[in-house]
Amino acid sequence: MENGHAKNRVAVIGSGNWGCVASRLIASNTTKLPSFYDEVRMWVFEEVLLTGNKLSESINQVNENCKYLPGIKLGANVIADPDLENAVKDANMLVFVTPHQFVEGICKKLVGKLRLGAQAISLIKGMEVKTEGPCMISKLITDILGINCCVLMGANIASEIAVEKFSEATIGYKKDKEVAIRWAKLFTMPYFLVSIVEDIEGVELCGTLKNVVAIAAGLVDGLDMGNNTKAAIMRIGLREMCAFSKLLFPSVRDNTFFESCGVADLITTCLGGRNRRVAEAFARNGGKRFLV
Ligand SMILES: NC(=O)c1ccc[n+]([C@@H]2O[C@H](COP(=O)([O-])OP(=O)(O)OC[C@H]3O[C@@H](n4cnc5c(N)ncnc54)[C@H](O)[C@@H]3O)[C@@H](O)[C@H]2O)c1
Ligand SMILES: O=P(O)(O)OC[C@H](O)CO
Repeated sequence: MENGHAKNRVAVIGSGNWGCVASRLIASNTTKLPSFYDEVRMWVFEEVLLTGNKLSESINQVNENCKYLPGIKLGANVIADPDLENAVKDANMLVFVTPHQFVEGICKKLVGKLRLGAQAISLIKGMEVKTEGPCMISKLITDILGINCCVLMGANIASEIAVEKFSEATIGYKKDKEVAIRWAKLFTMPYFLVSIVEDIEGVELCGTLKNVVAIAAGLVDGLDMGNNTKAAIMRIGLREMCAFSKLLFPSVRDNTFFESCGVADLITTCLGGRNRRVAEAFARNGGKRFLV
């Protein structure tokens, strides 16, 4: 117990490129912060590797995810767990970091299985588009599981943070500032600075919509249209991100677009993100599909 509060226990749902880097950041902090248990359970979508070994067993043997983040030690207190219910059952802080299309199914499996008072944060950049209209991932998590969900977005190419190159991130929250501060403590490192903003929709929409602009930037690269055109795509794209976000949620704040989640994430993704790379390859391949 610290200050009359029970200690926090963290589980990470997802173990891809960003999931592993996020687990590494968190695990480094839980060993230093007395209000957290050291252990970080990381749920792994089980896969059989070419060697015939299971991915989760391999992670626990070598403390590395040889498929999604090779060459980076995660921290001895990161425990890979292929059993979703077991991974989350004791945790009161849940970090969602899977590709967006799997979240709904994962949440449905977790109904009635979470600790009372559990809190969530989503690192997922994307949205569900339903017949009724778009649904933000944090809302999906809240609606299905009945828990509060913050978001963390930013100029965060995972492979760079894995080797501790400096970057910033933005946490978006709704009303509960104390919880947002607790999340910020869990993620902040000297090379990873986190700010908090009371504009959850604005932060999450920035993380989602910049991917569309990055695809356009990749097409510009693939067609060798030059840097001026790419800069124009980024400028017009940012303006459209802002207008579209406000159309969906009039409460979205202009200032949010000047945080890491806004203009900085737009720039890094248009320069070095996977969305940009795929679009460039598509254009260079004459607009035909290709195998990756
Ligand atoms: N990689 C980055 O640099 C980065 C940075 C910021 C945000 N993000 C966001 O983080 C989220 C997760 O991306 P990532 O880079 O960690 O993943 P990734 O693209 O590296 O890997 C995909 C993950 O999905 C899992 N998976 C495959 N099939 C599945 C299924 N049926 N059910 C559940 N999981 C399944 C795989 O096991 C793997 O862990 C995405 O929303 C992405 O936009 C990524
Ligand atoms: O590689 P991308 O295009 O998924 O972008 C990665 C991150 O979102 C950059 O912040």
